[in-house]
Amino acid sequence: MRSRFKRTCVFCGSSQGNKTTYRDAAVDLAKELDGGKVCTANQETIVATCSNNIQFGGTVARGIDLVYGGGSIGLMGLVSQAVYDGGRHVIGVIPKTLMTPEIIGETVGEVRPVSDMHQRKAEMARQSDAFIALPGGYGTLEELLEVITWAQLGIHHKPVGLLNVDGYYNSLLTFIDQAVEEGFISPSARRIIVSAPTAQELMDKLEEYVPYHDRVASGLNWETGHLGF
Ligand SMILES: C/C(=C\CNc1ncnc2c1ncn2[C@@H]1O[C@H](COP(=O)(O)O)[C@@H](O)[C@H]1O)CO
Repeated sequence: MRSRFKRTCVFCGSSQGNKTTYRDAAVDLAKELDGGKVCTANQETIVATCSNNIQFGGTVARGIDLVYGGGSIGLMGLVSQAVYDGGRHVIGVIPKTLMTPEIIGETVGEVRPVSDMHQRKAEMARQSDAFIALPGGYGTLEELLEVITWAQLGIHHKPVGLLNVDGYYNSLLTFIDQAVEEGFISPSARRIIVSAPTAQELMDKLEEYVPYHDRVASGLNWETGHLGF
């Protein structure tokens, strides 16, 4: 199976959270992106295998590269290191102000410096074919809600996934369902968020996602040339 995504953007905590399940989920997601196997040796062989999208070890090589917020702190560091170790390309998009090892640690792969947090989100969105949020805090929520809002407005048509590790996002999903019941989110826009408890289920759902199209939003003409959508 060839993935329809070349690159996926992962939003996640700059902290690791208090449970090992969050750390495990970050590594599982990385394995799912790079091909189900994190390689520690004989990297050239495995990279070649991943690039050709050949099945090995009973898993499917999706061969998806990573875009993320850069650095090695928290879940961001775990997911980026594991994707990098799996032989996939990693792009870290970092505001110049945060680009010191004292703040974000070391970054694996390619670093794309940007001038501010707004440019960072635009660049992460431009470079990616899909978005996934792992558990995280304010930063993760802000990034997640922005790409959902952009999908609702027809600015992009890329899938947005929520990796609901150990029910971490249950209360957010309940709140969103309440917003639907109260008439603030339309039932069709509710479908923009694709959620699943495991990386494999989430990736399978994202591969099948049919883009949301709102009648009003479809007629809007966004000047998104700078976003490359
Ligand atoms: C300056 C401080 C910490 C540095 N923190 C960050 N480094 C890199 N990227 C960050 C940082 N904080 C937020 N981000 C972006 O938001 C997401 C993580 O935020 P969260 O609040 O931890 O969920 C992540 O996807 C990044 O793109 C001082 O504390």
